[in-house]
This record gives sequence, structure tokens and C-alpha cells, in this order.
Amino acid sequence: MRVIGLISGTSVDGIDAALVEISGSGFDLQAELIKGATYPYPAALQQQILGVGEGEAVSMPDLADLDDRIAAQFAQAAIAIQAHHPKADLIGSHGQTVFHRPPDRRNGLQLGYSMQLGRGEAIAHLTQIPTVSNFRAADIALGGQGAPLVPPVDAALFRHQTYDRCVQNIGGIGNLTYLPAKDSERSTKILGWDTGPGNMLLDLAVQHLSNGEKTFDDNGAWAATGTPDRTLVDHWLQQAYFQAPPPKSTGREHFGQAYLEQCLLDARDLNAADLLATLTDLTAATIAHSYKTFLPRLPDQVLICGGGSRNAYLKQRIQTHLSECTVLTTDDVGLNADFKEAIAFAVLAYWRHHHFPGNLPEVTGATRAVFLGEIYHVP
Ligand SMILES: Nc1ncnc2c1ncn2[C@@H]1O[C@H](COP(=O)(O)OP(=O)(O)OP(=O)(O)O)[C@@H](O)[C@H]1O
Ligand SMILES: CC(=O)N[C@H]1[C@@H]2OC[C@@H](O2)[C@@H](O)[C@@H]1O[C@H](C)C(=O)O
Repeated sequence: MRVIGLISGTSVDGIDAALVEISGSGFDLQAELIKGATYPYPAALQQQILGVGEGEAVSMPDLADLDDRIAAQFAQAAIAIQAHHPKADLIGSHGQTVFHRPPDRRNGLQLGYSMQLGRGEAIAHLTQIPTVSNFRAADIALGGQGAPLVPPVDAALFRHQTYDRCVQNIGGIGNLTYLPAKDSERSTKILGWDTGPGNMLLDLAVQHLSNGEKTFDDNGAWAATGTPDRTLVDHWLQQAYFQAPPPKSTGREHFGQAYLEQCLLDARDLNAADLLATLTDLTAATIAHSYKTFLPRLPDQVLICGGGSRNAYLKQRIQTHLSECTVLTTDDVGLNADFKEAIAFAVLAYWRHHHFPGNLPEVTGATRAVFLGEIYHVP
């Protein structure tokens, strides 16, 4: 079956689209990437999404308009990725997260709330391809975090016979999937959660330090000229999110502009390069801390994916913090690190289409496994 996976993540850098040929069933499946491409948002739309994501007020008519403009961009991405190919059978569209609040039972919030814009019915209408969207809602209705959803797909694509692996996505936010070896005689439980900031703080800091001239630290070259302040990183690591046990998930609400401003205050004595090195080290240290604190044992291999896999300095810092593990990218084991999440939403749509539950309750905290996503047929 030919499926298009679409996602724009918390970095809001554009829509990742993957055209994928999928066969098999359940965890026993093959997913071959035929084409992957990123379609940037128009600058004004990107700014508006970032504003809403940072908590700016928006009226209902403006929200409806934003939803449909995002859906139109997603539909265009789907149409573009399948140009020169036979028409796809199905679209799995994650949409654009603009708000994510996990359940918080101690404060009376029994159910989480997560909002992805770019409604599936509009995408089905514009592309004339059946579309699955709103993947997080069913898990949340069962008391789950609604995130991360990619771990079962990682299990299908990356579980190794003899090596314990972690797949570490580093997008705006970082999240891991722990995959014990199939032959393991010890624990066999797949685990996963959000480790904390990925590139989000780095992007915001680079924009601040370059007065808007740069949007990200290409290959970590700027940070690599500085030295991380380990005392500050250790101090930040004591924060509640990093110390809290899984299940847990987070977003721009927690690690956005306001968080950066506190970091800037704490790091006011550092020069620009040292600040970037310190923030990069924070991302690496939160990943290592999470593994050392909450996994039954460290994995043999860490497979990095997402935009952070293109940051050599960050990768080097992760290897330093996890010297016991071999740090690779998913490219090294045959799956494109830039499009893994888009591929994952194609797989989740395929599972929905074939009535296979898409969440892992041990990851999200939901009370049981459930079908993920709403199917919109061609109107
Ligand atoms: N060559 C590069 N060097 C350094 N960083 C890079 C490079 N390419 C991409 N990035 C970083 O990766 C980010 C985008 O990553 P990605 O597309 O995986 O995020 P996302 O999908 O939006 O996030 P999430 O997984 O949290 O939903 C960019 O904002 C940038 O910080
Ligand atoms: C609410 C939301 O959009 N969460 C994203 C975000 O980006 C990375 C991390 O935080 C992860 O939890 C999730 O995305 C991936 C696709 C997931 O659900 O697995």
C-alpha cells in the first residue's frame, strides 16, 4: 500500500512529507521510503504558528482560518510528494502541534489536551485521498499522554536481534524509544518518553544571539567554538521535568521562549559561544540523564534521528555523556534520519486502516491499546 506520511514538528521548520510503500501487518512490516521532502511554511504562517505555540491569544475565527491554512499547506505537500508517482492510497497526517498539556492528576486534570492543526477532512477534500489525522486524541481519552506515538513504529523498524537499542529523536523536543534486543533474556519491555528540549532552545538562542540573522546552529559549528558550563548544566538537570519518572511528554509550553529567558539570566556571565555550547550540552545531558535514571540498563547502540542528527557538536556531546554506548544515526542502519517521523505517521495510518492499535500503553500511560486517528474518506 502506498501511504503518504506528513508532519510538522515542534521546530515549525516546515512540513516533512514521506511517500512510503508499506506491506506486512502489525509489527511485522516493511516500510520503504520512495521519496522524502520538506516543504517550508511561508514565513508569515510560520511566525503565526510560533506565536500561537508560545501562548499568544487568538480569536476563534482566526483559529479556524489558521487551521485551514495549515491544512492547505499539508495538502499541497501531499500533492507535491506524489507528483510523477501513482496516486497514493492513504495519507497519515500528524498536523501541527500548537498546544500540548499532558494529564496532571495531582492538580485535578484527569485528561491531557493536545491540539494539532490542519484538519484531516480538509486534507482529504483537497487531495482526494483518504486521510487519517488527530492521532493523539484516542490515547489521551484513555488517560494517556498522547505522546510520544512513534515508539511502536520504532519497534517495528529498528528492533535488533542481539543489540539493545535506543532510537533518539532530536527535533524541537527530544524523545527516545528503548528497544531491548529480541533475544534478551532480561526485560523485553519497550519504553519511551520525551527527554526534554531537543533543538528548540538552540534555535531560539541562535536567533537571539544573531539578531535574527540565523535560525539554527548549522552542524553545531558556533557551539563547537565554545565550552559548556558543566556547573550550570548540572544545576538545570535538577529541574522537575528531568527528575520526573515517565510517562512524560512536553513541548514549547515548557521549553520555549520563557524557558530560554530564564537560561539567559542564569548564564548571563557566559559569552555567546559558551552559552550555545552550554545549551547544546544541556540537550545531550538530559538525554544521558534520562537513560541512566529511567532505563533498566544502557543500550548498546543509540540511533539518532531528526534535525539534531545533523549537528555534529551535539552528537559528540551525547557520545561524551554516553561513553558506554555507540552513538550512530538511523541513516547508519538504513533509515533516513530526516524523514523517520513522517514515515512513522504513514505507518500509523496504515495500522489504523488495518485496525491495528497504534499506541503503547506502557509508553503513554493510557489504560489500554487503542486505534489511533480518525479516518476521513474522500468527500
Ligand atoms: N544541519 C543542521 N545542523 C544543526 N541543526 C540542524 C541541522 N538541520 C536541522 N537542524 C535542527 O533540526 C531542527 C529541525 O528538526 P526536526 O525537523 O527533526 O524537528 P521537528 O520535527 O520540528 O521537531 P519534533 O520532533 O520535536 O516534533 C531545526 O530547527 C534545527 O535546529
Ligand atoms: C505533542 C507533540 O506534538 N509532541 C511531539 C514533540 O516532538 C517530539 C516529541 O515532542 C514527541 O513527543 C512528539 O512527536 C513525535 C512525533 C511522537 O509523538 O512520537
